[in-house]
Amino acid sequence: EEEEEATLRELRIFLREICAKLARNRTFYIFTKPVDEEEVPDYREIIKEPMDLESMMTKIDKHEYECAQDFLHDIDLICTNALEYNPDRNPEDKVIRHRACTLRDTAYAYIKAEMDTDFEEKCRGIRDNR
Ligand SMILES: CC(=O)c1nc(NC(=O)[C@H]2CNCCN2)sc1-c1cc(O)cc(O)c1
Repeated sequence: EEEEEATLRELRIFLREICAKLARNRTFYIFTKPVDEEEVPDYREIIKEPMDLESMMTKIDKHEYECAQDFLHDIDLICTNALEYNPDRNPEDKVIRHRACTLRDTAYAYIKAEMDTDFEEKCRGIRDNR
């Protein structure tokens, strides 16, 4: 009903701020856009569910997140994709794995610091009853 729509509207505004702040951080530059198939031809043979911050911003606008937990699930996906595509001990893979873990930890920290737990519970209630 209308109160639920107001709650989800507030959630989308909050998630856009978090997503924009992550995308502004140069450390996360390689996670801001979909991996380019021309640049990285084998990527989609290895990674079956690509995800990136620009795609997440689009998902917010398409009302595809009903709580912060759903948003963090896609952050986890960006991270696990990077860990799977960069498993080796060479320095380049290690740097990308470190950035992926930093993205995940930073996103969780922003949500925990700026999101009221009662508000997230209200969003979960809306999601679970739909
Ligand atoms: C996001 C990601 O997971 C990613 N991983 C890479 N790994 C490598 O290049 C490793 C793979 N192992 C052997 C040594 N090279 S490049 C890359 C990437 C970088 C960009 O600037 C844009 C982009 O879309 C993707």
